[in-house]
Amino acid sequence: MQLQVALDVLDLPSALTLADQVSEHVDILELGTPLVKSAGIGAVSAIKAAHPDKLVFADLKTADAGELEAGLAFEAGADLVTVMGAVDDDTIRGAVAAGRKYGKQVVADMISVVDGRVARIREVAKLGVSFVEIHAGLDEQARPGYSIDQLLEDGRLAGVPFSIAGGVKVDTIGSVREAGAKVAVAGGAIYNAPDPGAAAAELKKRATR
Ligand SMILES: O=C(CO)[C@H](O)[C@H](O)COP(=O)(O)O
Repeated sequence: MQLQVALDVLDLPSALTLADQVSEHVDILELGTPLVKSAGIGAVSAIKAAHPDKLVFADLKTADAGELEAGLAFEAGADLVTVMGAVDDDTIRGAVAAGRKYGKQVVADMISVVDGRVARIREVAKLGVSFVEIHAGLDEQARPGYSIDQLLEDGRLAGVPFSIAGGVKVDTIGSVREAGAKVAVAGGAIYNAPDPGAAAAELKKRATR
C-alpha cells in the first residue's frame, strides 16, 4: 500500500519544508486544498520541481468545469487531481478526459457522500477515474464518535480501487492496509507530529508490512 502525505499547510515555504522532511518515506506528495487555494496552482509546479521523483497530487476537490480545472493542475505538473465524487457526472467525465489527454490520474474524492456511498463509488468508478478516495473530511472527523471503520467497510464492499483519508494514524493504518486500500492518506498524523519525518517513516513501515 502506498503512503500519501497531505501537505495541509497554508503557504508554499511551509509545504516545501514539510515535503523535504517526509519525502523519503512517502510515495505521494499531496498539496492540500487549502494550500492550493492559498498559494495558487504554481505551488504544484514548485513541489514537483523540488521532488521530481515523487507523484504530486493536487487536491483540487473540483466541483465544476472538470476538464478545465484538472487541465490547469496537470499543466502545472500534477500527476493526480481530485474531482468531487458527489458532483455532476459530466464534471467527473471532464476531469477524466483531461487525465486521458495528459496521461495523468483523476481521483474521485467521496467526501460528504455518506448515504449510498458504496453505490456512488461504483457509479463513479464506471466514469473512468483511476480510483476513489473514501474520505471523512476534517469537519466530519471533529464530530464526536467519528471512526474510520465505516470508510474501511465501504472500501471492502465497493470492490473498486480506493484510497482512504480521514485521520489515518499509526493505530489505524494497519486496518487500512488490511481493508485492501491502494493508498493511505495521512495529514495531521504527520504534520502535527513533533518529528514529521519519523512519523511518516513509522506510517510507511506499517503501510508495507
Ligand atoms: O483533504 C483533506 C481534508 O479535506 C485532508 O488532506 C485529508 O483528510 C487528510 O488529512 P487528515 O489525515 O488530517 O485527515
